Amino acid sequence: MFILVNLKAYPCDPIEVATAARDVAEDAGVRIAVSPQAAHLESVADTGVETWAQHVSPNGYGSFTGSTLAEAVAEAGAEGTLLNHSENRRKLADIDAAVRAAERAGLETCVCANNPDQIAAAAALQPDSVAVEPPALIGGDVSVATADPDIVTDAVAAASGVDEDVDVYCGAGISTGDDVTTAEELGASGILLASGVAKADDPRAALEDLVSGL
Ligand SMILES: O=C[C@H](O)COP(=O)(O)O
Repeated sequence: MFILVNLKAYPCDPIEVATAARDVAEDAGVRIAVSPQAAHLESVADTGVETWAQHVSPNGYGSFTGSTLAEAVAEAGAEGTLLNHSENRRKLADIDAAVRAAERAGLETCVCANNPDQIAAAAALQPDSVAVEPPALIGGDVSVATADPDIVTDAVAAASGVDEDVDVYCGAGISTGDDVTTAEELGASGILLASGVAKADDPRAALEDLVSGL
């Protein structure tokens, strides 16, 4: 299982989370990545943890003020990027172009989607992975794997019906090792989570719990 920790715009210490994630990944032998604010990519990557951007723009080099250039993200040390997160929705054409921009920059891609139908559309763009997240459960206390297990199994089926090479992650409300193993049993190959770590009093302990059943 891949654990991708999105720090969103939470007021946590990105370096504290990054160093904890690096250490827990090494100790447990589990792949863990941290996705900080764009301004923190380089300092997070310098800790040695696998680092992801929260978004990249569809454009390449040029007159695109305010964009988040995939090449710049890669130069800062990111190895992958989220796209179309529920809190940063984009048009299909722009998601497609952003996947291509990320590929050109050598970034791994994960396209987020609300439901299995959108997962199928996202998989058709041939990212490395897709992540299903029901918006109503994001930031809550109940894991998607418990509250809506069918959305995970249906997303796995939808993605494999389009492209078997696209990995399927799930997210929303995941905070414990039990949540992670339940998601794995439902067919997810990764977890996208945020508040369970970014808002935890002890991010290291939260990460240790998340990987405890793997
Ligand atoms: O990117 C992460 C997801 O939106 C899930 O957030 P959450 O773990 O706070 O529910």
